[in-house]
Amino acid sequence: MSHDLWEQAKTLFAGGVNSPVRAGVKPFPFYTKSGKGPYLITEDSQRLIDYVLGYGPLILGHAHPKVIEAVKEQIDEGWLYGTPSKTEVELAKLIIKYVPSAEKVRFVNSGTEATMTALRISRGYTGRDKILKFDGNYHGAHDYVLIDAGSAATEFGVPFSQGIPKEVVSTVVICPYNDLECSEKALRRGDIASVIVEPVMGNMGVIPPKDGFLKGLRELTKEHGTLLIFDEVITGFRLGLGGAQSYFKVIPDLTTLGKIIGGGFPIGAICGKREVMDSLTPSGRVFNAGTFNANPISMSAGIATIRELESGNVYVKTEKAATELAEEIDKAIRIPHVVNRVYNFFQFFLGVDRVENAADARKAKRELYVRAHEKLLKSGVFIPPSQFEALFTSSEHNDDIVNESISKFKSVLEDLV
Ligand SMILES: Cc1ncc(COP(=O)(O)O)c(C=O)c1O
Ligand SMILES: N[C@H](C=O)CCC(=O)O
Repeated sequence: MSHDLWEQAKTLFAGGVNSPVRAGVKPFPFYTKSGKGPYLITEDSQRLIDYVLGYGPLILGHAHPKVIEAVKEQIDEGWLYGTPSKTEVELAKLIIKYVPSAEKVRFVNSGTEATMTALRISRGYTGRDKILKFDGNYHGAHDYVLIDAGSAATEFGVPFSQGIPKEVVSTVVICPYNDLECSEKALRRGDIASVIVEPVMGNMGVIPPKDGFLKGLRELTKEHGTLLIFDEVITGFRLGLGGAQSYFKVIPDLTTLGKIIGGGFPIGAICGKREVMDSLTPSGRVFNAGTFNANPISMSAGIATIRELESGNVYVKTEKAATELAEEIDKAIRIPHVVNRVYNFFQFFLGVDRVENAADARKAKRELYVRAHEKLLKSGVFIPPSQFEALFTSSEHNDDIVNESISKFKSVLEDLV
């Protein structure tokens, strides 16, 4: 039972968990026994409709047969070679085919490693030390980006983590999201190696870029010899095969990917212009390496996932599900609120009337959100336990699942005061 496991976990792990957001489920986290399609099945035999989907990777839902088949086939052939394998060539070709900025790729094992490496490439390539990031954007859990970070860093009150050397802090410039004026002022100094941005902020809830924000960043970075990095760990292959850069028609110099490209197995990738990517060892002098880089299991799961996405049906289904849910949630809530949706992911904010940046998101009534989360969980729907995460849909969220969810959302949200 979940309660027994939680009692043991508290003695084994800091805060009882291995990634802090998971401790947000109250009074204690449920433990998952299995996942199938749109559902999680808990150790207490509760069946939950899942809108967390592993925090985004599972766009095909849990345990998709095509991914199972690909991974099983690969396991039979061995799973770690310490040499290149054809799976990495195939997945890189798919990424280069669909992601407009991608001419070369380096596979790593998490979004964190991807952004850490992309920032290092930008410093090596430009010979500059500073980077610009945006308040509330979350780029993983390494030193350069745990300053004004969203996601669990904000949820647990440490947007600025302890343990970051002040020398590192002095190289990070922060601007509000959607604020081009601040970015322009910072870039004018001519000492910024790269601007890293979530093209849709998905780690303070969901916050879309304002019209012209991404294009403005593209123009400013070009003008000032700064690289533009799109962190597409969430949006890559979610907003369509070409991710946010195709969706918004703005092409960065470097892109970081993760989540969906590994089909739910650990992965990260940096891709971008040939000349910039060639800064990496062994062709260049910016170091990156990894025992598990391009491991054949993650590669195979990623290939199987992208192959499923190629027909476009998954995008039609996920957008329909997210649109219907977001619209019905919007209608059901009777207090001031905002529902921010971009294509197939969204979040709702209570007690506020606009959310355009992290400061706006922090004003939302989080205690009401948490109450909604708890009541939904009791009724069989799992949404993120934190205001500062996103609800995702998968191809398994069909009309029946969406309609069942809507009636549950309605009965919870209509009563919130
Ligand atoms: C936009 C973004 N970048 C980077 C990361 C870090 O990825 P990972 O958790 O795989 O290290 C995440 C999520 O965690 C993310 O949402
Ligand atoms: N917001 C994070 C990534 O997108 C959630 C994952 C985690 O913190 O465990």
